[in-house]
Amino acid sequence: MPLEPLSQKEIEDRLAELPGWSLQGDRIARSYRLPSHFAATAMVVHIAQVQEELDHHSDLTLGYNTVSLTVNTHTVGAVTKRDFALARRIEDLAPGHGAQ
Ligand SMILES: C[C@H](O)[C@H](O)[C@H]1CNC2=NC(N)=NC(=O)C2=N1
Repeated sequence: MPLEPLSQKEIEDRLAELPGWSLQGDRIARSYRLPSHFAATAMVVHIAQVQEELDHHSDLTLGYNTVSLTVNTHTVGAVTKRDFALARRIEDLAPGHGAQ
């Protein structure tokens, strides 16, 4: 079954279940604040593991104590269910890193 872009409503409905995530152009986005630079870096490594597992990758910026990321589906050039699957997994791992 081909991967289809999600509609505006489908995106909004899914964002409502992911507090902190937002739509930025044709990507979904989230920024996290971490207790330290090391904690932020460790979270990046954990996210990378999940992205390799899902074969779905965000564009990610590591700051002093922040991790900011955006994601969409390259092959479609839009937001799809795979982006939300990744977002969900990142939301699930974030609290363990002290991310807010
Ligand atoms: C060959 C590899 O499976 C593809 O390029 C994967 C890699 N990671 C990806 N990540 C994202 N965000 N979108 C994709 O379409 C995508 N495709």
